[in-house]
Amino acid sequence: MPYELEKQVAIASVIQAAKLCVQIQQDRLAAAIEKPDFSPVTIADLGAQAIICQAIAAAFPQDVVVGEEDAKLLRQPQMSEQLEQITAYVRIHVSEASADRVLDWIDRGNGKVGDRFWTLDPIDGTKGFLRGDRYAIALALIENGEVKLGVMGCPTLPLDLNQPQGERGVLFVAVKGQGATQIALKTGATQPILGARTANKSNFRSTESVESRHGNLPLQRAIAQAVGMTAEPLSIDSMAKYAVVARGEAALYLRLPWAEYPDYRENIWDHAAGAIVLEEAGGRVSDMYGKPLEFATNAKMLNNRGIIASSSDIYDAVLAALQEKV
Ligand SMILES: Nc1ncnc2c1ncn2[C@@H]1O[C@H](COP(=O)(O)O)[C@@H](O)[C@H]1OP(=O)(O)O
Ligand SMILES: [Mg+2]
Ligand SMILES: [Mg+2]
Ligand SMILES: [Mg+2]
Repeated sequence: MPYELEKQVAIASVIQAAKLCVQIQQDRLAAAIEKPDFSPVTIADLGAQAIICQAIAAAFPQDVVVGEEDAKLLRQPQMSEQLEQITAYVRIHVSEASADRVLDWIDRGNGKVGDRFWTLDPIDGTKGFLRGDRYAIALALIENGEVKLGVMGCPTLPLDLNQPQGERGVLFVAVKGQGATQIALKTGATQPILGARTANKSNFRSTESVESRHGNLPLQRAIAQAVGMTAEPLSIDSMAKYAVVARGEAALYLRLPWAEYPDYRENIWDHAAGAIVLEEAGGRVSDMYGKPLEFATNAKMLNNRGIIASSSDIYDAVLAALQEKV
């Protein structure tokens, strides 16, 4: 099967990164470090990026990674304690880890988009991670402008949202043309997911960010209502929203920009893995004007605004409702 080795490397490294995040959370070391743009990062984000970049470098030495994080902050002397902590957690999974190597692995994620590259969000939804809620470790392979493989680890997401107290910890895997699957992190139990072809009565609701600054919630809700959704939206952090639509637990994920931030552009690592999981599960993804998402032009999706991700059967109605309001 095409992309088999890439898939195995991606799955193995995302599982290791997920374990690192869970461990850091259990050890109560998940604390926010402020980045220059005032957004939070933690030792888990940095450790997860180190593990995944190391695995890609070992298996595919030529491959470029376009990742969210870099090691600039961590190279400063006042961060030596955090660097030591990260190195110790990474060493649990990669025996040859040292502080210098960890810094270099993290900085392997500073590549530029090209004909073939990976894009990585080591923790998508860092604010959710800090709250003890949902987050995702998201890795995708892009070739010739197309997402070929997406792996998304969601350590705190229930296997089934209808059983919120049930087993948690899921990995979503999709390969172009080969479908999407869900793997239970605890047992390895695997099942195909195809829940995004048609909406139904029980999932006729939208899913949205917990953080109200991350999307124009009033406009998103107005569109959901315009297509007939009356149920309360499901609030979930991170790209897990794509997975929830893919599983058929919600039918719509809108991410619409605030008019106050006309220059805001989405990052490719926040969408590539989620988009292929949803499409391979039968769903549709585009920007708010119906344009395909551009993953290979730049790390920021300069030519796209907003996101529509939905079950296939309601996509046209959502797009039409949006064009009426914007
Ligand atoms: N001001 C912002 N507007 C939109 N998205 C943001 C903003 N700040 C951070 N994000 C990113 O939004 C995503 C989380 O969105 P949500 O709230 O829907 O879970 C993350 O990718 C987060 O980055 P990060 O990867 O650093 O967590
Ligand atoms: Mg971030
Ligand atoms: Mg993100
Ligand atoms: Mg992130």
